[in-house]
Amino acid sequence: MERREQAVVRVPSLDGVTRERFLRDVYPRREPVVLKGMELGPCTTKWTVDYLSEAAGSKEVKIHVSAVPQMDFLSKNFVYRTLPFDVFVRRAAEVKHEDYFLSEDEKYYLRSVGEDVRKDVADIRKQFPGLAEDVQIPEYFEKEQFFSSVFRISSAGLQLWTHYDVMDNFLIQVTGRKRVVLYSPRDVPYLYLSGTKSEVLDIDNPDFEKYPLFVKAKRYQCYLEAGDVLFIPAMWFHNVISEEFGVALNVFWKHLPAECYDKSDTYGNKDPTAASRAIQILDRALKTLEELPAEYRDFYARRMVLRIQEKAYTNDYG
Ligand SMILES: O=C(O)CCC(=O)C(=O)O
Ligand SMILES: [Fe+2]
Repeated sequence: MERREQAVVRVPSLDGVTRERFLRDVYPRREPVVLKGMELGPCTTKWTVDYLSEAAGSKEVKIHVSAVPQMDFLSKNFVYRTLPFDVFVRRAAEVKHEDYFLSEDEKYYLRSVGEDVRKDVADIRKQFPGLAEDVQIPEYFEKEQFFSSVFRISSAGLQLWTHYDVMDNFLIQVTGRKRVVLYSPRDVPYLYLSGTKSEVLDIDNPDFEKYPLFVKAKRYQCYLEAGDVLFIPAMWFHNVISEEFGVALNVFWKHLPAECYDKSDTYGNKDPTAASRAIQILDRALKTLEELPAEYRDFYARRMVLRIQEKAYTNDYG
């Protein structure tokens, strides 16, 4: 398969950005930025494997376990298992395991959740109070905007599929290095979505026969080092490879007024309620078009697309 060139854009890095500067110059642009030199508290030096195991103890956590580095939500090549936190951290930090579920070099991924997954959002202050004390979350948004704080702990090599979340996000890389590739919400026509996830799993060597439009997606890329914070605006797609065992913490906050979001969303990935309602109405419209023969359905469908483009597309999000 011939390799086609894809545009790569480096995500800009800014050093020592204050709250004022972030809110004035970065936040309104709605583009990803790596924030360096942020004050994150003692976590960046304290969070060794031994310390984490000791501090969080044997609290049970539900994890993804994958025999291969690239997790695939389509073929479901990973399983969910439960382990005590300290055992999980030790396993995630080692390459070969004596005890394992699938294979001796299986990979692990933790995305922490609330006490009751269906009702509570993840909040490390509640689930990991001992560790939460070590982190100073950059408070670059109002307290009322806070949605959740989520632990992301990953084995070396593990790749998380491309997806979007509906909240604004600070991905705080506490330890370990990772590569993050991002795509703009505007490139959604080229990403072959299934829900909030892209079906193009192998973004470095994509199957262009199957996904011909993927070549048009503009690839934004950065490497996060320990201590870096990546601002991921709502709806920006991201794909993450942990190059080393690493501990990250991400903070989701509401960009829109609170009433715009789905109250039952605990993961930060349910579309705003107005968007879900609009999609439902569109599905009804499509059902209605089925009353017409193909030639007519095609004509009116094209007119509807034009109308959507004319009425709802924006040239500038400003
Ligand atoms: O860094 C990771 O493990 C994934 C980050 C992510 O998906 C997020 O912060 O929303
Ligand atoms: Fe995410």
